[in-house]
Amino acid sequence: MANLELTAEEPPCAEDGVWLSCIECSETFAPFSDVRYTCDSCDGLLEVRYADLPTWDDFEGERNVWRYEAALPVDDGVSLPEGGTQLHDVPGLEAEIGVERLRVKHEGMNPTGSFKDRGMTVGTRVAQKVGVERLACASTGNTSAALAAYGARGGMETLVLLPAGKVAAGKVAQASLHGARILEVDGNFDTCLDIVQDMAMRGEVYLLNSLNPFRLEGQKTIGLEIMEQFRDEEGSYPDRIVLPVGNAGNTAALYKCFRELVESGAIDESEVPKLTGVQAAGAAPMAEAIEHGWEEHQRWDEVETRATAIRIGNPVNAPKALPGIRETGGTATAVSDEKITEAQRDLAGEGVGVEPASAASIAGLRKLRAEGVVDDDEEVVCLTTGHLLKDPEAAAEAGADPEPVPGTTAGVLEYLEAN
Ligand SMILES: Cc1ncc(COP(=O)(O)O)c(C=O)c1O
Ligand SMILES: N[C@@H](CCOP(=O)(O)O)C(=O)O
Repeated sequence: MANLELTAEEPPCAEDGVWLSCIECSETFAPFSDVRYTCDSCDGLLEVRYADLPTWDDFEGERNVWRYEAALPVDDGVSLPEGGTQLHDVPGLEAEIGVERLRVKHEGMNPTGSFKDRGMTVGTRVAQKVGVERLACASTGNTSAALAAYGARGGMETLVLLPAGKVAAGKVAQASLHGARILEVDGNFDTCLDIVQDMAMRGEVYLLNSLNPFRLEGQKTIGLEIMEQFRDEEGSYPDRIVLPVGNAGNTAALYKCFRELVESGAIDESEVPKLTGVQAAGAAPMAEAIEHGWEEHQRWDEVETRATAIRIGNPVNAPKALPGIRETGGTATAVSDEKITEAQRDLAGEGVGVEPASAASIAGLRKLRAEGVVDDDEEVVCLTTGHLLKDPEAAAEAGADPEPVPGTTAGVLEYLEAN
């Protein structure tokens, strides 16, 4: 089992009170004087650790990622800016699903339309700090769009590896226009990640997938925002956060956020929301591991879902995310593409436009509430991770078809009368 205990003496390798620690063997590393993504000794995942953890009074300024600079490894970022996303009320869904309170944190409102921007603002700054020139990622689309935009903003070269034919049009267009070099790989996302990880280990590129522990620090701010928004508005915290899971970076980042808040005394252990992951049924290794009580997930070589953003069979952050789900008392489940589309329509019906993967959170909550896993007295936040326009084809399929009418007022009125 991974060692996710935060209390440790500051090691001699720390720089400005920041260091990297292996979650498996606890070996520590200097954060910025060398480039590494995993532990030299055991290949375990790395986490950023701090000598001082901030509490609520340490956060200041506008509500965006950099309000939480005291909880981040660098003082500023390559910024567009990002974060400060809306927490929507969705009264129709709240009543229909039957929970005490349901709010939707819409991460699709970030500059490139997904939560990845929160990680990239930190990750690209660290890349500049360690002095690398070429940024790269494997992607189901959103990471590539964010990497391309933040690379462009930071004046850096970007390279993205995409599974050929499996990335939504809006995301490819973003990566292309922001100037990334796009390589379409004959294989799925997991193959792309294997390749780009190998290239990064050879020093060819700087990897900005969520294997990069600095990127996840930026994504931690989703949790900080939710907790602070609830604290300010309600004087309490949500019981549960439901989120779509692909490579499991967000689940890992949220868990780290909560552990740090507990460690700093900002919240009590009993106030940590239950982390609840939702996967598409055709790509559900995390849900499978939780369902069977396995300590580790098993890689799925064949994956398929209309929610292409989460078409992932080997979530690299599972060693961080599975303990997060278990330790917070949460769970994970899988939902069909039909249920995802239904939830996408329902959210759109309340004015919240999301891409298919994002709607998995609502579909998962609906399923877990119907099964009695989620109680009717719970206050729940569903994370919607990407904007509707990311995947215009899926949106058009989920919505109603346009109706051809004659080009006159009389003709339009006549048509409306008859239909
Ligand atoms: C829109 C969207 N939602 C959810 C996810 C899953 O997030 P994670 O990989 O952090 O689990 C991704 C990417 O993986 C995504 O692009
Ligand atoms: N959905 C992701 C998949 C890659 O995840 P990452 O968080 O490891 O970059 C994407 O948008 O590419």
